[in-house]
Amino acid sequence: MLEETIAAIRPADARALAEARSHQDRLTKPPGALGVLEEVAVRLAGAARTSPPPMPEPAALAIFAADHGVHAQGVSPWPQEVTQQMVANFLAGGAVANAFAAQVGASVTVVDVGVAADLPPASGLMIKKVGYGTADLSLGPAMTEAQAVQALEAGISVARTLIADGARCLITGDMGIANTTASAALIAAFTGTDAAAVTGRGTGVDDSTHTLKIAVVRRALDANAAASTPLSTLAALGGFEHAAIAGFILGGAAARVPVILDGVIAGAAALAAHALSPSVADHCVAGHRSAEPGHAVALAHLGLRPLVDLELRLGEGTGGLLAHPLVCAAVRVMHDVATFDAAGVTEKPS
Ligand SMILES: Cc1cc2ncn([C@H]3O[C@H](COP(=O)(O)O)[C@@H](O)[C@H]3O)c2cc1C
Ligand SMILES: O=C(O)c1cccnc1
Repeated sequence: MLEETIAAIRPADARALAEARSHQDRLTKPPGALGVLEEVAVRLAGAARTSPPPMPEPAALAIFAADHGVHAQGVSPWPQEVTQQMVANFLAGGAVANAFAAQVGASVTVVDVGVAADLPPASGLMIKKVGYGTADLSLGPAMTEAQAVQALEAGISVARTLIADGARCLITGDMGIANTTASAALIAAFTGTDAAAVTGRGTGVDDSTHTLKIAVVRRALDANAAASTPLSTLAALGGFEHAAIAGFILGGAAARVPVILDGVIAGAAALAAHALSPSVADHCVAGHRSAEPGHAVALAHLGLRPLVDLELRLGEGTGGLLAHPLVCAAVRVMHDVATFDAAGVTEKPS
């Protein structure tokens, strides 16, 4: 399934990009007046291979949940059980992601790819467990390559299911206590950046824990220095949710359904997806830039410009959800706004 998905991903279509750019310039506004929104609409046209691109709605958020062996190193102030407790909260509709999803009209699906407990079946929960938490990445590989493939394929199958159910925009979400440590390790490895520059405070660690966290990321990079392929790097340093989110992004791109990326966890996962299939970036929109320092590094490597910066540092898909109305507005311009010709508005003399 992974190989077939990667084979189906195509880079942006040059003709659709050119058509979308010239359409933007014929609309009743000064050329470029919609700034970054024009780039978003053009980008989605290239990815969809048609201009104007289809409206990116309805949107579906998938929150991939998993636990992390590296939690044992003391990198997060929160107990590991918070992962499963937050899954219950998502399913009950009580998290910030639920409030934002309701605000923008997105569906919410929670996917257990590796929570360290057996979760009771519930509506809105998909169980695609690869393990009960990863191994400690500061001591060796977090998972085997076979587990990484299983998690990637779990993400692909969630993308396929949501698209088959009608989603025309996918939004990434995550839940996993200690996953900002794995994110920092992935970003350092995939971008060749020093651990100190990409390791942040996650849920809000103090100075001494932040220093420890940087040392743990360094140890993880040393312990896994043998990982040299995209898959082995993802397996060595990632969490099950990172691998599943990477698969979810690949699955959206293969189906030409745009993917709005959330924060630093999504950014780290997107680096893995991009290493497996570089064209995948043409299908992604960076919803926001989070306060985690590694996020900007990941987005720069992917060539993606974040739509908003609200200093969010939550995850769950919250930043991706908030960007969805902006992406819809950008595309709606292409569908609804009159051209100079059609509206009888005089163009600027050239
Ligand atoms: C109550 C609560 C709700 C959350 N929702 C998302 N996260 C976020 O924080 C975690 C990563 O931060 P760290 O690496 O510092 O543990 C992830 O689970 C992420 O989704 C939460 C964290 C907590 C505590
Ligand atoms: O920026 C993020 O995406 C983030 C920050 C802290 C915890 N979880 C996610």
